[in-house]
Amino acid sequence: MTPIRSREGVALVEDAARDRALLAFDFDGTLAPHVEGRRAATMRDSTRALLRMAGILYPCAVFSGGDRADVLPRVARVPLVAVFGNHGAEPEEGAPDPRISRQVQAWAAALRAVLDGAEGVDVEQKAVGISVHYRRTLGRADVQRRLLEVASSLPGARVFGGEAVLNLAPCDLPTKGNALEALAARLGPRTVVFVGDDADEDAFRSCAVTAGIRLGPSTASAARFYLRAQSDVDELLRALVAARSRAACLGERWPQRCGAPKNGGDG
Ligand SMILES: O=P(O)(O)OC[C@H]1O[C@H](O[C@H]2O[C@H](CO)[C@@H](O)[C@H](O)[C@H]2O)[C@H](O)[C@@H](O)[C@@H]1O
Repeated sequence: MTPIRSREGVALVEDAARDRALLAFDFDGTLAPHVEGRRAATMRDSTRALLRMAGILYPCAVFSGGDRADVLPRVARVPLVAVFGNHGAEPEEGAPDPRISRQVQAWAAALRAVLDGAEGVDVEQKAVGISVHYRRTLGRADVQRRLLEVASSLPGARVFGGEAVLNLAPCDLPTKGNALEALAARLGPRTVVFVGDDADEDAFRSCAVTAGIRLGPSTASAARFYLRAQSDVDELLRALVAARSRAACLGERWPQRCGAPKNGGDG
């Protein structure tokens, strides 16, 4: 994996700025720093301002693991071409299939039963999936083992982890990678940049993605680049915005507005 602050990383940003590029972002842990109480997750003001500028200059989309209804107010007033919830599994419009809702209900009951009141564990039941957060529990390893054992036996569940979280999604519904492919097929970008974290390998592996940028390096990741820390997402956004502004200046759309006029005229 290559740091985004490298010659190749700079070249990726410059290429994306000159191309028909789609920028796609994971939300929790990527655009917004992780916080203990999941309801408090929010972007820094600087990230929001930069994402707004990026959304004006490029088609941008957000792929959240949470409910779409939960993430929408968190990205309010950011011009986005699409917002996906539940790791790509939630439909962009309309209510989820009631059979899925019943299945999720049954999974939640099975998981709560095995947890048996374990302190600090939060079972987040979502529109089309579940996230069990165990960041605040003392016996993390034991909770993780018990959860994984039950979750893997649940019918129809795709089980995947993140940092101190176990996620369940219906296995026949789209993943972030599938949702990204469908969006790319709709918009026809030539370059797709996906910025995500350790729970986003299916998106990094997607055939739609030209370059994945992961939060933190990992030898097991399909992402080509990495950011050192969540706070570096601002620097990446700033570079994308600056490169696009330069590319627009140098291109055909606004040539007369760029730089000092060579002949001393008023351009
Ligand atoms: O795909 P993402 O947008 O990264 O969503 C992954 C999960 O994010 C949320 O949980 C995580 O973020 C919380 C806020 O920082 C944090 O408290 C929790 O420990 C993290 O696991 C969200 O609540 C889940 O529904 C998402 O699946």
